[in-house]
Amino acid sequence: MAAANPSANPKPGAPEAVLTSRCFGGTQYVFRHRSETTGTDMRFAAFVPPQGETGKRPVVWFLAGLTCTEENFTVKAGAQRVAAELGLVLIAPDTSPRGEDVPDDPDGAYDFGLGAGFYLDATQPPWARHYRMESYIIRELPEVVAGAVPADMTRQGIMGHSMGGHGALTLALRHPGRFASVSAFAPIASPMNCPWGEKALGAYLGADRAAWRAHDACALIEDGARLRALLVDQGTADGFLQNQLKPDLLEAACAKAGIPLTLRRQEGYDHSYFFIASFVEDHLRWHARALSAAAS
Ligand SMILES: N[C@@H](CCC(=O)N[C@@H](CSC=O)C(=O)NCC(=O)O)C(=O)O
Repeated sequence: MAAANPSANPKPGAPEAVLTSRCFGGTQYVFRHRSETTGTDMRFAAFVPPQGETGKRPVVWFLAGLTCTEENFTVKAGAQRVAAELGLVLIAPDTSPRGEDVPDDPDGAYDFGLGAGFYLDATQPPWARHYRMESYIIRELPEVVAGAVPADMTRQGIMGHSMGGHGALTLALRHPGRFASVSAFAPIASPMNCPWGEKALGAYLGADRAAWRAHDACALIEDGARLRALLVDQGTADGFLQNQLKPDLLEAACAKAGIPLTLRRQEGYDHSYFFIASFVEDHLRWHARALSAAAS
């Protein structure tokens, strides 16, 4: 997407629209702002449906996966048509801090560092200074969003893909009452039990695996966190299914805890945004139902 006004270092809290495009009667924006939380410039995408012209609308967050920015979901998922019909604001944040002074994976690997913030606040050097994606998404960004678009922050849902599915699950479990609806596409069900997660949690949080439990959906559920309901889609032809994603672990944790999980194994679908685009309408309707029932 083209940047319309790329001036450097916007002031904290004052988002600047770098993209404004008419879309299904609403508007697709990309904003840039200075984040005090990450100490960097950050970008996020915001779709405002046509109903946003006359009042605040419920919000659905989409957290993207490894290697992504705010752009992947925005240009590949095809979510705007249904969001326009349902009157939902869509917010897609970036997946990590970025900038010259932000450390990255020493080997330049795609699964850690830039594009791989894992939606937590790192505690270990050198990551702890900038990698604070949980605080950014839970505390700072909602205020920025509320100041920029007609978003009803009393009605929020969250969904995500892969690393972002892990983010949607863990943020909802860790912040009860914040999100009235939760769903995920091919989430990393238990980062403590897969190579992507072991690498990231070990570096961001340190070697003590006890500290990892607070950022692992299955461990959070085992330790008493609850969701009212959960929708998960998982492609059966997903190349990451057995080694990284492990939806069976989530299924077992939810069954034991009595969390109503709708886990749909979608025959022949892979891990790509073609899979997400195929089922995003169902997820948006799932969120719209819950958010219309939630108090405004
Ligand atoms: N480049 C890597 C694979 C990276 C990848 O598949 N990223 C997924 C998310 S994976 C989990 O978080 C993604 O969403 N990519 C962006 C996209 O637009 O498809 C490799 O080569 O294996």
